[in-house]
Amino acid sequence: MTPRTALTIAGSDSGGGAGIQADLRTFFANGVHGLVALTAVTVQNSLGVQGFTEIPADVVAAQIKAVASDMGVNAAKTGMLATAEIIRAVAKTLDETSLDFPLVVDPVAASMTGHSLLREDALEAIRTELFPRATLITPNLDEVGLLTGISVTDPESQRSAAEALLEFGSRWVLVKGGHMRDTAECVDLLTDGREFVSLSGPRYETENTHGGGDTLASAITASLAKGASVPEAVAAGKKFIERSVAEAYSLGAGVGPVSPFWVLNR
Ligand SMILES: Nc1ncnc2c1ncn2[C@@H]1O[C@H](COP(=O)(O)OP(=O)(O)O)[C@@H](O)[C@H]1O
Ligand SMILES: Cc1ncc(COP(=O)(O)OP(=O)(O)O)c(N)n1
Repeated sequence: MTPRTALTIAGSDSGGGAGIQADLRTFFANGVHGLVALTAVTVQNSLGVQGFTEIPADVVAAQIKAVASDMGVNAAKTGMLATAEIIRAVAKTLDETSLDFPLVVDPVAASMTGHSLLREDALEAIRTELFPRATLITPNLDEVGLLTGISVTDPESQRSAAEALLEFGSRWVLVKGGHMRDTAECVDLLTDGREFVSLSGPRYETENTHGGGDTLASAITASLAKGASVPEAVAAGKKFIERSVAEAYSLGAGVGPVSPFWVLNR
């Protein structure tokens, strides 16, 4: 049987923990066929990002058109988009394909080691060009701060931030709580402005969370590709990332990746 398809528009991580590498293995683990529009090649390992080169915007657009016109896209996600020019090209191409698929926008601004993954002005372009086209956006707390100026420290400020982010035009917002490190639970807040869903799970004692945001957004995208509603897809994504953090492993001298390998034994 032909599986459903999910498209990732994102950068490559030479260390294999985040970016398209995380997206493709998560799509595979969730039973969907992964399609790729590569935006940048990063040079990175467990210690951080040493640099990146972006792919020309017209080549990013051509990759999207090639797969959308021939194979069809059931859902898509964006990760590292590198430049405002690429972001504008992605937005224009998504409009031109006129396919009605759910779009998850993970507004990746920097690696967890603090290295910027966006050129100047690109985060603003994500906000204006992609958020209004997004079914769901999935910022972490650093990205929430950059986008809204709100410092999330508790459930009240998490809710205020989610409401502020909705003003940027996406249908749903998921404010991830992984960075609220002094809480015993990891609580992500999902809302469309009417419904507020707190997704809570254990906080595992590990430094190895590289690729966590990509893995969560990809698992959600895979479920959307299979026809789940946004609340169903986010609940399934949260279960997937929880297990992947629980089984994260050390690799290299720095931060290791979350692990999707548990799916092989389920
Ligand atoms: N130590 C942890 N234990 C369990 N879940 C975690 C842990 N750290 C992060 N998560 C979960 O992983 C996902 C990504 O979280 P977060 O760290 O907030 O984003 P990002 O990886 O984009 O910086 C969220 O669902 C969050 O709740
Ligand atoms: C190529 C590439 N894309 C994205 C990231 C960031 O990964 P993410 O899962 O958001 O978060 P961290 O693992 O950096 O917390 C990356 N490093 N490289």
